[in-house]
Amino acid sequence: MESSLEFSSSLGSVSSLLSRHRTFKVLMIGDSGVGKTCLTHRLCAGEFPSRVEATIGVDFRERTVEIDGENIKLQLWDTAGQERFRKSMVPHYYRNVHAVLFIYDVTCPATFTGLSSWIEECRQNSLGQDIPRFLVGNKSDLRDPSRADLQVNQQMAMSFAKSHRMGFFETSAKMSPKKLSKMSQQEGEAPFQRDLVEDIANCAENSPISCSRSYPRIMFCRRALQRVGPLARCALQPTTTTIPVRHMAFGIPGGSTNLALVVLCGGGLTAAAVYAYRAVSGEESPAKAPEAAPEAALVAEPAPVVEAVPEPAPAAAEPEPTPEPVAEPKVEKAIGM
Ligand SMILES: Nc1nc2c(ncn2[C@@H]2O[C@H](COP(=O)(O)OP(=O)(O)OP(=O)(O)O)[C@@H](O)[C@H]2O)c(=O)[nH]1
Repeated sequence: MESSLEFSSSLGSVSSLLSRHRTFKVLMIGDSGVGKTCLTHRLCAGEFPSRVEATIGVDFRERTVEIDGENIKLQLWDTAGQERFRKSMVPHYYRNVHAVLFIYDVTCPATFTGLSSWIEECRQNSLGQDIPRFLVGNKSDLRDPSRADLQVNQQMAMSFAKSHRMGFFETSAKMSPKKLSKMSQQEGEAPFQRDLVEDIANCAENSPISCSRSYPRIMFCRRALQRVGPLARCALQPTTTTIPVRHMAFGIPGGSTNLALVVLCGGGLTAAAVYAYRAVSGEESPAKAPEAAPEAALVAEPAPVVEAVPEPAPAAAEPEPTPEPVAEPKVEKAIGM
């Protein structure tokens, strides 16, 4: 089957041939207000946006990372959390997706309990069990130990992730890597979170989650994470001179402080990207799960890749006029890598 990672540029000059990148689609879903837009902005622009508005339909942002010497384009689909802004777009979200991030707000338990409806939406849209999924708790900068009862418990979130075969990360789109670094020295906050991440790696190493195929090894095992480390580090190169992103988690040499970005793109996106890259490159041949989970039985055969996806357009059969077709997706280009 032809790779679903398509070439992003289409034209025939030598220079355009050289600059072609294969595209990897990462879907971000979660309740309205959990910070999907801010997370994608942090990843692609290297900063917390000064102003955000509710997403209508979908916004696209891109970041290029180098994997095994090849530049891969991560195309982040920042979807609308509000039902009225999603409607007819939903099938386009899930078409040919390579990884899904489920986002919730650690200070808003309702967004955590709401995850079940997002999982159900995935099921209804036949998301294959072999598509990497990650659970991301955002806004960790707002965690207040004195109000733990009003926040999403990390252990609970970790169990949830495990039971749904997801990687789990907690992060903050707002907190700068510099500040996180300071906090880790002063308050021990970041080390706690780092330990948590390592716990996941350890736990998975000792008792591997019985996921299908080999990508869980990439996601969970410490050794594999170390392998992914340099790639993640590459993804974390400062996108502006004011953001010194140089720290890594997961026991990767270099220390750990930048949870804001590391947990998201280092742990999540990059691992998923590596997996997807290898899958379409033939190293990890896409195949159905040998041992399907109970819920997997209800899901249609995973369709790892068919064709790439940069331009969603509502199906002809869908008369619904709003939201407008995203004929020309708004893409915020990543600042150079
Ligand atoms: N303190 C803090 N605030 C955040 C963080 N991430 C997002 N926010 C705030 O949360 C609000 C919602 O953020 P968005 O990124 O628009 O949320 P969204 O999930 O994209 O929302 P929809 O587009 O409606 O689906 C904004 O006021 C952000 O400033 C974070 O990590 N920390």
